[in-house]
Amino acid sequence: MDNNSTPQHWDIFCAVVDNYGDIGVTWRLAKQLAAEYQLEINLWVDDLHSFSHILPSLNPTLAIQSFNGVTIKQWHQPLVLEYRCGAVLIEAFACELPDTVIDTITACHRSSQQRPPVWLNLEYLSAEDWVEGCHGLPSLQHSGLKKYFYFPGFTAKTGGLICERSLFTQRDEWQADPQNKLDLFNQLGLSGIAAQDTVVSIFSYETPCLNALCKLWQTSAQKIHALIPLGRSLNSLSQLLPALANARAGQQFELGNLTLHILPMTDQTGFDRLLWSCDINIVRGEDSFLRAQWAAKPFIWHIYAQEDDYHLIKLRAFLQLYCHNLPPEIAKGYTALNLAFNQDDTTTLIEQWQTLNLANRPMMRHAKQWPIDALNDTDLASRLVQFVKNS
Ligand SMILES: Cc1cn([C@H]2C[C@H](O)[C@@H](COP(=O)(O)OP(=O)(O)O[C@H]3O[C@@H](C)[C@H](O)[C@@H](O)[C@H]3O)O2)c(=O)[nH]c1=O
Repeated sequence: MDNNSTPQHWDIFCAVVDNYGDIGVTWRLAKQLAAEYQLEINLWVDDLHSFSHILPSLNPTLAIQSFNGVTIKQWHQPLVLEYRCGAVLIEAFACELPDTVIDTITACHRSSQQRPPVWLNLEYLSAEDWVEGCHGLPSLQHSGLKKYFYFPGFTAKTGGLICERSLFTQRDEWQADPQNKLDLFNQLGLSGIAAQDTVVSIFSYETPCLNALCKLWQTSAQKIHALIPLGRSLNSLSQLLPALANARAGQQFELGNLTLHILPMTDQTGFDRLLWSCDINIVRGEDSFLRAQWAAKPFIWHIYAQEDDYHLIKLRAFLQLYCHNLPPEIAKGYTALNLAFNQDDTTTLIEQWQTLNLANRPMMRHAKQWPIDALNDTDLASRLVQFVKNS
């Protein structure tokens, strides 16, 4: 085989199931692989409209366009644009690849002219123990091709966590100067936030817990600002304030000592900065959950609900890992708080919120150390590049 003619590009296929998590994760990975490994990346996405919420400069009517060194291509079943075998084919979250893609890689496999791509299924992140045993396993297809299961994870034996090389340096520089957060709040059009006020970001699914927390914050001794990007969290707050049902970005509402600020959605860099700038973050899903950890601030995780409450098993597995180095009383309270939030248990949630004070010193210290421990020296992209080399 002539190595010079071996295609070097990587293809990542993403199907947007609902929400922004699938595209959020694949977009981060694509950007990082292009920027840090100079790889030629095609990110194939079926729903450009959803994608444009987290990449506002994307044009949802264009089938091919380029941002951050990544070529974004729209795909449908059947595939309209041409697919050529590259060095790697990533099927994100078991999305069903177009038949043409399977036919093309099968033809590569059968020909002596070209090597088929290393074919991987990028799985969802979980802190459960079994992940170590399944990461990297091949599955033999009818065609004779192998598809590998690539599992992100929190331990050295998993596929790692998405984290850009200079992210922690950028975050530390940002957080070292309190003026950065005030400037960001100004840019977002948020008024009335003083340096000493408590600021909480809320990016969750629907839950009565938001209502309960906002009621509590209304009567808090100090000023609290809740920053809420347009989206599902607002559905849960219209009971507290009916005007929120039709809220627009830029509006703000005063309720006692609580101010609710409605934000536009921004790109991922803007979202990261928002998390770095708040005292506490309420996040959800898979990607914002990880970014809240990288923000080195206390957070509540509203996990994506799964059938038979399987998500609670995933939540407990993470909490066990996250709380391992926390003082036992704080670990107990933090676990109870997160479980209560995810089970709509408003009474326990409020009790734990009041007892724990999420911004306590050990919790803050832990939030700062955790990202370093969780990464286990290497991030997902570097482990992935190595995995491909070894395959
Ligand atoms: C609020 C906001 C979010 N974002 C990004 C951050 C993330 O990349 C993305 C949100 O993704 P997540 O936090 O993962 O939550 P999500 O609920 O949107 O996505 C979910 O989709 C399901 C199908 C998955 O199974 C879940 O695990 C989860 O990933 O949106 C912005 O870029 N700008 C914004 O202003």
